[in-house]
Amino acid sequence: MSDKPREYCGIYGIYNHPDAALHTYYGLHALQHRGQESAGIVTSYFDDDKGRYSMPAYKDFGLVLNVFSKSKVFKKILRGKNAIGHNRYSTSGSSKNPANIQPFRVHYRNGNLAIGHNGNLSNAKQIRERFRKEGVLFQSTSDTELILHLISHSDKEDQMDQIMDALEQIEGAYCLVILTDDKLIAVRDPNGFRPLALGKVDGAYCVSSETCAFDINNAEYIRDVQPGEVIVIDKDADENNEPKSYFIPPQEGTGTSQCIFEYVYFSRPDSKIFGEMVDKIRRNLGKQLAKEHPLTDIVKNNTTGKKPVVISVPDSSNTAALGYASESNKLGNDCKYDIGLIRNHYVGRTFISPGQKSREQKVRTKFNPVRGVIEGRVVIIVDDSIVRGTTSRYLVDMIRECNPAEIHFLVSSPPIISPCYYGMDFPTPNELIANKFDRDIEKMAKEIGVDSLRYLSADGLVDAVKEANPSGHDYCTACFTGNYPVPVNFGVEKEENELV
Ligand SMILES: O=P(O)(O)OC[C@H]1O[C@H](OP(=O)(O)OP(=O)(O)O)[C@H](O)[C@@H]1O
Ligand SMILES: NC(=O)CC[C@H](N)C(=O)O
Ligand code: SF4
Ligand SMILES: [Mg+2]
Repeated sequence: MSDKPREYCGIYGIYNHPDAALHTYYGLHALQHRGQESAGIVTSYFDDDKGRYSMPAYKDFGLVLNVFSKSKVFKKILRGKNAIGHNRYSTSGSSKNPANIQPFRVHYRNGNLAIGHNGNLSNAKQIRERFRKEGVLFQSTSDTELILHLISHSDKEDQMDQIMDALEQIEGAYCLVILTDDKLIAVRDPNGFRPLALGKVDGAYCVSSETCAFDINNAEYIRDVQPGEVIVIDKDADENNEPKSYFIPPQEGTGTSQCIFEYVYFSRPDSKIFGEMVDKIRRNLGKQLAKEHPLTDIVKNNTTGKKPVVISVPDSSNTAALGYASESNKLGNDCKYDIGLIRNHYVGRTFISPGQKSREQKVRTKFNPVRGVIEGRVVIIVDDSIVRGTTSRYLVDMIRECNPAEIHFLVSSPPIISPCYYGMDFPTPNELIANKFDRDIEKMAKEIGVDSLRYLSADGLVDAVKEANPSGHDYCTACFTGNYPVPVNFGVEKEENELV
């Protein structure tokens, strides 16, 4: 497993729109935070000159802006009214292997087929082994490819039957966009681990990991794809103004387990996922933090003559910090919310840097403290999560140089103690700071260099999320609690199938 936590991928799809590829490009642009390793778009259309369906693809390593820097790609290559796109953050198969860049595109007995996947299959090892024995020649080292083999190996004749057949054999986390010659199919696994929403723009249906990709395209959010739902968008859907829905039967004994970490860190605050705005949930996490760890418990003897200053670690904890400050003031614990760290926007998410050295470098280049906000004050830093502790350690060093009176660190989620097998590539358990110090908060505070460190409780996290989003669905909290809602293959290595 790699040394840094990786986020989930971002997927987008659109059917029957004259600017399908361009819409997908903008969608991927809005979803860039979900994956920064590689990006790709596949389109489909009937080529009148050739008298057959065409399915062009364009993909490469890098950010969306760089991969699609030439406008002629849209005019000359990515033609057609249907498109799917993918931003990758590898969890299965090396990030450096070009064969793993999605969407995947193949040709089989029912025509052309392309797929974009967000998530991680927990039974990939078993499926790969089965196909290995059958003599399949693998094109990539990623779990996603296995879904294509399951479809093409199905003994069903009808393409939708083949797809349902394949979906019933995979386990774990998967949101999919599947493009055939005449359909766009959106899939969300029965546990609903990852978010997926259905929208409409200029009369064309679109799907996206997060609604921020609808906003950039001026698309209207219709609803979430339900856990276990398979939505088929085709000519019939356009004519009937209603796509057809199928459902994948849930695994026995499992309910829904939406990824709570999407709300904590991963998704954009301006997105609606799992039926609620991320911003609203994060504010509530900050409020819960203020109830669990009131300022009066943290700051015992403030001799500075000034209110404690609450600062966020931009960007992902901005709203949680706001929630903490406003609830504290409401509870009568005076504090001031301020911008104490300035972020360089040309440095991406540090979670998604490939190696530890480059992460440290990124933290230094990413943030600069605002001396006037910090000097002589009691500083309360609010961040959404601590994984290895790289960000917090370097930040605290930088903040200390501005001579604050005290530094306290609050985290709007519990300590991360277990790896994720559902689409987030965390470091190995012994690299997680909580495990390194046997979950001893005082030792961790010392390592980070703060006067105190406090985390939100696991119950508090779930309660605060459910209070802000009373949808009735449950959440996965495995990385915080070690309770895995779907059985996993412990010890599977991300790069175990690589050739070199
Ligand atoms: O303990 P660590 O291993 O350093 O990881 C934790 C940090 O990484 C994340 O931010 P990131 O920079 O990835 O994204 P952001 O800019 O969206 O906050 C998270 O919000 C923490 O700040
Ligand atoms: N983060 C993800 O959703 C990754 C999708 C897929 N498992 C891959 O590694 O390419
Ligand atoms: S283990 Fe954590 S990151 Fe993975 S799906 Fe569960 S809550 Fe999300
Ligand atoms: Mg952060």
